[in-house]
Amino acid sequence: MGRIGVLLLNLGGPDQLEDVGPFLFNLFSDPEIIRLPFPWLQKPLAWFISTRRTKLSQENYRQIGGGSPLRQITEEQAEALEKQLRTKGHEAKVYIGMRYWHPFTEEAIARIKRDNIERLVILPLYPQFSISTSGSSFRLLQRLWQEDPKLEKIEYTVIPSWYKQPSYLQAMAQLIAQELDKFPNPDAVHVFFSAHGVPKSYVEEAGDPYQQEIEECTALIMQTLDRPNAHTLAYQSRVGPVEWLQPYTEDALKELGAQGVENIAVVPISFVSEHIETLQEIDIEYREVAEEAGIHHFCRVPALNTHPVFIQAMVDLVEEAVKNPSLKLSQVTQMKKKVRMYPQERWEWGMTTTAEVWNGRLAMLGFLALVIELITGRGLLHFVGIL
Ligand SMILES: C=CC1=C(C)c2cc3[nH]c(cc4nc(cc5[nH]c(cc1n2)c(C)c5CCC(=O)O)C(CCC(=O)O)=C4C)c(C)c3C=C
Ligand SMILES: [Fe+2]
Repeated sequence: MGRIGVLLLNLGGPDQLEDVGPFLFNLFSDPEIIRLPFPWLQKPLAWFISTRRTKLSQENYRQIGGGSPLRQITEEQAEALEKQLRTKGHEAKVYIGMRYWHPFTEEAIARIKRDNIERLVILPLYPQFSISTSGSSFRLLQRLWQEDPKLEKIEYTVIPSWYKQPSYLQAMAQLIAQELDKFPNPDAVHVFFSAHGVPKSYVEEAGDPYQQEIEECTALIMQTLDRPNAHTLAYQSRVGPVEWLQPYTEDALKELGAQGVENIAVVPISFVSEHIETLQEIDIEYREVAEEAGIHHFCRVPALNTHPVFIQAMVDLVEEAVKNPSLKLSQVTQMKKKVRMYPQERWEWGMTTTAEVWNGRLAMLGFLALVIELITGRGLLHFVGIL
């Protein structure tokens, strides 16, 4: 097959408490995370929100040892994948590109260029696609490709999402079964899938396929598990005042407690590594909520990390992508239904998102001019000195 580069995309997390502020600033500076009508507002708002959130977030990271384990685990996954690909006879090199913290995606691309990689598989470590995760990383890569003609030489292919991959489903089912079997009556345990949420508008207005992929993935895992357990899907980690996908994990736990459920196994479903939302939010916060609601036996299914069947899933994905290298970065978002990424500033003619945004902006300016004229009795041209 020749020499293959594999670029693993991930979100990144602060390595130590001092990193929390700048990490949050990077995250909230991303228009795929906070979608604003005015791009010039992005950085000031990112500064404002990250400054306000830093203390709370630092406290959460303090509870899990003072930093995110994401870098370490992703490095172990990369190492295991590279080793497994080499064992299978591929001359492979695996790179890590984080979106909001070290090692940044830009650093990974610089290393890929330096190593003269000619064939690259881009594999996000998110099984399901969301505008806010894989979509954001693809958007960044697309920009890097546009800015650097040397990257054109790399023959790359993108794996947009892979939640149906059989070895992935198998690995998830194995981990769940292992936890269920620790209970005296495994079939009576409620399997509780907790996915990271996104604002509802992402799905309903921007066409993010995330919710549909999460629902389908949950059904496929239950099918692979092939046990009679009841199950629930809910969404966690809501940030800010807008409505996110429902039901919220906290409410769903309370509801189950009220129904008399006493044993549950919580399955983190939208991410493949332990991180703050498994170690702090589920293991500490939701465990407390569950106990208060009368769910006395609460266990959490571990994240996949370097589970050998999961590493095999990644090997299969890479081999498949190398055999059928067709998907380009620009095709990915269009392929995923009619996903609307955050509008870019490059003008496109026709009934495009860019046109819609500019129509909206001009309409708002027109309306503002009208209000000023109604209040002052003078038009805008007067104020700019033309009349
Ligand atoms: C599939 C996984 C994830 C989705 C979807 C997602 C969307 C999303 N997240 C925020 C806000 C925050 N996310 C934060 C950390 C964080 N998020 C994910 C995964 C998804 N996010 C990961 C893996 C991590 C890093 C965890 C770590 O161990 O460091 C944070 C920072 C932590 C905190 O302060 O709570 C924020 C904030 C939004 C707004 C969003 C969708 C729009
Ligand atoms: Fe997040």
